[in-house]
Amino acid sequence: MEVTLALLKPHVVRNTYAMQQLKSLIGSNFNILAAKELRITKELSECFYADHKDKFFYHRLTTFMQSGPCYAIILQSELCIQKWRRLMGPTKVFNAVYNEPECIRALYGLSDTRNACHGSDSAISARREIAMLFPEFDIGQDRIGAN
Ligand SMILES: Nc1ncnc2c1ncn2[C@@H]1O[C@H](COP(=O)(O)OP(=O)(O)OP(=O)(O)O)[C@@H](O)[C@H]1O
Repeated sequence: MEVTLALLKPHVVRNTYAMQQLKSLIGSNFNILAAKELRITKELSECFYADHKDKFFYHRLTTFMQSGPCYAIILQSELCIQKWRRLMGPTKVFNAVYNEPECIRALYGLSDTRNACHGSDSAISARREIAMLFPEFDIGQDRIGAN
């Protein structure tokens, strides 16, 4: 079965109601292989979002991710990557609210940067991101699934 890295962003972690709802949604859709609250340091944030280094929102994004604890989860299910990204909805909150009002980003996103959550976009990204946030987790080849 496939695995992915889901990350709930700082403003969501501060929202007790959102956390309750999301933990319940996640628990009913995925196996949870590991979960923890963690502080994303400047170095980790810059490494995690290295692909966006040249984007206008890079500084805003990496600063926001350091603004409080995040909640990281390793999810497992069939077609996990796609399934979690579908639950998250569109990157841009305006688009999410108008086109997918039930998705996580529509419900809990505040802006394009503070869009509630993150999900790996491929098996390669999932492996890289899990290694970064869960260095203690032994991600076997068999768990990754083909992509
Ligand atoms: N136009 C934008 N303005 C501000 N922030 C943005 C913008 N586009 C993306 N971001 C931020 O950068 C993150 C990574 O952008 P990306 O394009 O990879 O989105 P995504 O694949 O939908 O989301 P993620 O990678 O976080 O799961 C987004 O989740 C969001 O926080």
